[in-house]
Amino acid sequence: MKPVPHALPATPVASLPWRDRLLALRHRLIASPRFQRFAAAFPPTRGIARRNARALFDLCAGFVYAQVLAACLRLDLFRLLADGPLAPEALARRLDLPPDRALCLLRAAASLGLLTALRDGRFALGDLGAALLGNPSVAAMVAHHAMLYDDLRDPVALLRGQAEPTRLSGYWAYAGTDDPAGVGEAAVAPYGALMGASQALVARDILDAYPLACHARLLDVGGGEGAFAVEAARHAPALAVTLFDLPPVAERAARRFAQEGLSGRATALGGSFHDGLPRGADVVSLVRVVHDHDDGPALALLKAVRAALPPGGTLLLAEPMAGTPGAEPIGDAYFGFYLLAMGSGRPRTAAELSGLLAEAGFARIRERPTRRPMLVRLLAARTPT
Ligand SMILES: CC(C)=CCC/C(C)=C/CC/C(C)=C/C=C/C(C)=C/C=C/C=C(C)/C=C/C=C(C)/C=C/C=C(C)/C=C/CC(C)(C)O
Ligand SMILES: C[S@@+](CC[C@H](N)C(=O)[O-])C[C@H]1O[C@@H](n2cnc3c(N)ncnc32)[C@H](O)[C@@H]1O
Repeated sequence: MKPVPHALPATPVASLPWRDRLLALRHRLIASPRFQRFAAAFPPTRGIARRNARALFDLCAGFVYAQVLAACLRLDLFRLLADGPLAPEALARRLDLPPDRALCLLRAAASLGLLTALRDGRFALGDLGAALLGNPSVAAMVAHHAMLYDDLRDPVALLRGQAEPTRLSGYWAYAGTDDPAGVGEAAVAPYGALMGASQALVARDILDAYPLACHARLLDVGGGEGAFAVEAARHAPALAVTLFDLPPVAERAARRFAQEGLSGRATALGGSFHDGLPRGADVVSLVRVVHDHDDGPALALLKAVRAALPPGGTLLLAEPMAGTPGAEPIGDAYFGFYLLAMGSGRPRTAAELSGLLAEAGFARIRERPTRRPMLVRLLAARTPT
């Protein structure tokens, strides 16, 4: 491994524009070990210095925290504690771990807010562990991160495009092929189940932000196994729903519609949106679809949606976005690197997506605020009348 350079940059500050000069001076000060020691002891700066040191440590250790969570979920620890606190010895037996190792996990989980260490030595759920009990799809997400860990082992190789083929490009079969329409049943089953489970996290938030009752027919493009379509049909009892996805995914959605007793109102069509989209809907949804695609195919998809809609028709574009205030690392770091590992697409800001929508011929592009913008944001746009 190459040694990490630690000398400060030698560019003379005086040669920089004044804003850059101020920034350079600030950064030289912060980078100085003498200043760091001083700031950590000086009462007015001590708090900032400690917060920065902690933030930096958390960045170094984030992968360990994530693995503590992965271990808790794999061992089903939160469900074990759902009925009340337990002593570490009892937990060690139920987790099938040596007592000292169990205690290591319990203390780690408590330090992260997943559990609470009680004064009498027992452990209870923490607020974060309790919240996870109500979001079982997060466990599936964390489990599938094993692939992302492998793909991120050498992040620079990934950035340089030297790490292919990645595990995620194999997992998301449509991302790793030039012929998505030819993707088979076995290839779509794993991601279909994962998306189906996690769609519950976002479907209600989208429908609360944009109730569909004023529309007659929804076309959910790239709708997966139909979780959003089912929720939309329940939400708006007069709405007819068509789901469009790759043929084996659409077959799985059709089975889901039948199970839900929706076969009369919801249909699933198989095909690739690169070959055009069915007409007849007055509203089209793209839920967690556009960010999967590079700019060229994403623009082509939006143009295909525009062509499929009548004048005055509505497009709903819903996905996590880059630059979301308060959730910047989720869009820019997590989804940025996730999609890099997947080998296709990128997270876009609301402004970038609005630009693509305008280029595809949409008008009246507006954001509809959602309840949890870190998970999904929503842009609504209209075809010109
Ligand atoms: C009760 C008293 C007295 C006080 C309570 C105090 C209080 C208000 C506490 C709050 C409790 C509460 C309501 C908590 C709620 C927590 C929630 C809703 C947490 C939700 C967490 C969601 C998570 C962690 C979601 C993770 C999602 C992930 C990792 C998604 C990954 C998505 C991927 C990989 C998508 C891939 C698709 C592709 C390929 C990019 O297209
Ligand atoms: C990330 S998933 C999102 C699924 C669902 N909308 C959700 O939010 O859970 C992307 C979906 O787009 C579908 N898809 C990808 N390429 C496609 C194509 N060329 N034609 C039709 N569907 C496609 C995938 O099969 C998958 O179901």
